[in-house]
Amino acid sequence: MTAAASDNLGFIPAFPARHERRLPLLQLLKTLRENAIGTYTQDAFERDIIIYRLGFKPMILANHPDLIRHVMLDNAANYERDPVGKRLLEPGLGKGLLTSEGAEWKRQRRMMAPIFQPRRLAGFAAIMTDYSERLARKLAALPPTCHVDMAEQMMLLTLDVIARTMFGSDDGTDVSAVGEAMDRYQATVRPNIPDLIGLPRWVPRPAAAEGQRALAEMDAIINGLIQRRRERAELGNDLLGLLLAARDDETGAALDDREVRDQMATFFLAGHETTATTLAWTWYLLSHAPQVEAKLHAELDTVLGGRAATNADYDKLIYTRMVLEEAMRLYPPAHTTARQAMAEDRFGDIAIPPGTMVIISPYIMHRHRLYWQNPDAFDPENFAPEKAAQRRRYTYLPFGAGPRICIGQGFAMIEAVLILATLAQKLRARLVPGAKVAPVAKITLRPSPGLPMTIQPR
Ligand code: HEM
Repeated sequence: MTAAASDNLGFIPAFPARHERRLPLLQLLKTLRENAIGTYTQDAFERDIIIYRLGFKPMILANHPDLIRHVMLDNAANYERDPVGKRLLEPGLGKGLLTSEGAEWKRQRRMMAPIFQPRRLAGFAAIMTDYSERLARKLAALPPTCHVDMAEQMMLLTLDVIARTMFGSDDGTDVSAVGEAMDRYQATVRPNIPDLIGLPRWVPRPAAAEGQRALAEMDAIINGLIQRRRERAELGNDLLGLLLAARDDETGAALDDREVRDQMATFFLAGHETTATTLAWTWYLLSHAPQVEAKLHAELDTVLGGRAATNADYDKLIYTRMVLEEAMRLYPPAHTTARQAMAEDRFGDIAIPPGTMVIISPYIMHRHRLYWQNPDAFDPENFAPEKAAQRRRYTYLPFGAGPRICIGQGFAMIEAVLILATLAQKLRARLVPGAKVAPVAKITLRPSPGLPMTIQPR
């Protein structure tokens, strides 16, 4: 479906066609690898629980808030992160926070939590605005006819931010090379058909040679950074320093080099593309909704009045946040997550045998007919404080839920608000007329083939 405007519903941004019937297996597998959200049937957006099989795997599509709560919170101990996702990510992330389970995950989460406290995040805000100001100046100086890919710009910006927050205390090393290598590795990560249909582990899975090369490059730089930092008297206040200083409060143990490396790779992968796509979709949506944009500008003019945004402005930039939250509703960067039942379980009348995959799709939940009015329309008022307070829990899940909720949520929201505020204060971005943009679900939900825009200074 293409983007269209309607006076009654507001702007209806692009989304892939929904099928009447389930796709035949081969087409389903092909589409799953190319664009997971292009596989959905219309009834997935209308029914609350759908039970089916994919190859050898029993599956449940959980669109019921109580089932989501059951799997992600109340009985979370019985549900591990899905093995397809873990097998995809493990070659790059090792046993970091995203890919570990059980007691090992608990220990890591305990050690990481203090690093993401608001007090720490405040220290990173200056880096976020500093890089945004530089980009705003660069973009505002472009000739009005110049086409710029705002999706790529957002990716480069959040890459700079994560690199500086991670290794800011290191001068000299080209830390952006870590991000570039991670991006090249990520581009090779796609679900394997044997994994998708649940074939046993001894069935060979092809590994992308380019992905292996990119990983080796990334590891060489990260390991060098860790070694040099350990030799310094001061560990530093960036994420690397905080990771090296982290201690398990139960045992007093620190992370070893391999663990530090795995967490760094995890933060890179989990922490920049997600925020970048949130911002990219926001520019796309604003480009089609001048009234929303005018309201955003009014807030920025009142709160900031032309000065640079700081961490202290975050709580006052309420509409800025509403716009971003609505962008993540329509285009949740982490579009799908899944859990596998370890032991037999039940939800009401439904038996959940061990090995069942429970699919939880923020993309579907955020556009579900049972929980949203005009679900496909762009309307930041969905997140007006009084409306948000009435919303049923577990229907809006851009950061997940339960004990494995995104640890970087606070970081991401501060970053997205400060970047949007800084850039929107200085410029408008308009989609190039005739450009066709569609959401494509890879690791994150990206605008494809990119976001060609022109820039107007304001
Ligand atoms: C808009 C930006 C972001 C979005 C939408 C997002 C979304 C998510 C979601 C949905 C999960 C849970 C996945 C699941 O339950 O299977 C998650 C987990 C995680 N995220 Fe984020 N994330 C964002 C930014 C970040 C940032 C900035 C960082 C770090 C700097 C980060 C680090 C992580 C980590 C380490 C986990 C695993 C947590 C655990 O399993 O304990 N994320 N994220």
